[in-house]
Amino acid sequence: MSAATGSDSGVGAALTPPPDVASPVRHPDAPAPGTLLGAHYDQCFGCGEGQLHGLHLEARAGEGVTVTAEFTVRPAHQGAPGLAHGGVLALALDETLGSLNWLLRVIAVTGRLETDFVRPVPVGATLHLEARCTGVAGRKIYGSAVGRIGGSDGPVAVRADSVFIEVKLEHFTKNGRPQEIKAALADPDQVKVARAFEVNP
Ligand SMILES: CCCCCCCCCC(=O)SCCNC(=O)CCNC(=O)[C@H](O)C(C)(C)COP(=O)(O)OP(=O)(O)OC[C@H]1O[C@@H](n2cnc3c(N)ncnc32)[C@H](O)[C@@H]1OP(=O)(O)O
Repeated sequence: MSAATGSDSGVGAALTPPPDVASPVRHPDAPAPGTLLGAHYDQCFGCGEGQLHGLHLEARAGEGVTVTAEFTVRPAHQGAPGLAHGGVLALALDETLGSLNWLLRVIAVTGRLETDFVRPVPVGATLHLEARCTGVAGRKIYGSAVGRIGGSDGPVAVRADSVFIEVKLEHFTKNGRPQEIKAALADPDQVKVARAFEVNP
């Protein structure tokens, strides 16, 4: 059987929310619309300030369960000469979609991310991203995101649909390296610690 149709081809779960999906509920303690969310972990390649060549993506809470984010493509992010690598663009979408979970106050990891690359994104361009949670079904959190060049009304360059799966703290303590877990838990920024590890407060 080919890899495309065999059991190793992924879980095959649809990105379309099931009919019994619930509307996402913004947590009462979610940051107010317009609030800069900051990094959830300083070594995160998507948002961490400690990653020299990371994206340093900055996400802001929006209305409801939505976020906006910006990321400027730097020379370290190239694939083709002068253009952003597709994997880096997928990362920007993943990170923005992942930020939605803080508005739900749920800890979740990406299960599936399907990306459309609509137009090339040059080095120096700023990608303006918007993500919204489209529904929650049990542990599955559905979302969609779009990235535009040059402004929030600029042409669409990338878009994605995702399913994040809610996890418990053990997902990180069992699977992650102890030294990073310990360091992250010891971060004096309690909001950051809560965001990385808090489970269903
Ligand atoms: C912490 C703060 C983060 C802030 C932002 C971060 C942004 C970046 C986010 C990431 O990039 S996270 C890193 C990339 N992702 C991973 O490393 C996840 C690796 N995969 C896993 O650890 C497990 O496969 C996973 C936890 C996702 C699921 O394993 P489980 O054993 O817990 O799931 P289970 O099999 O019990 O399935 C639970 C439900 O999820 C569904 N599901 C599981 N995997 C899925 C998948 N891959 N796609 C779609 N649906 C999936 C599954 O069908 C089922 O649906 P139902 O409840 O309806 O039966």
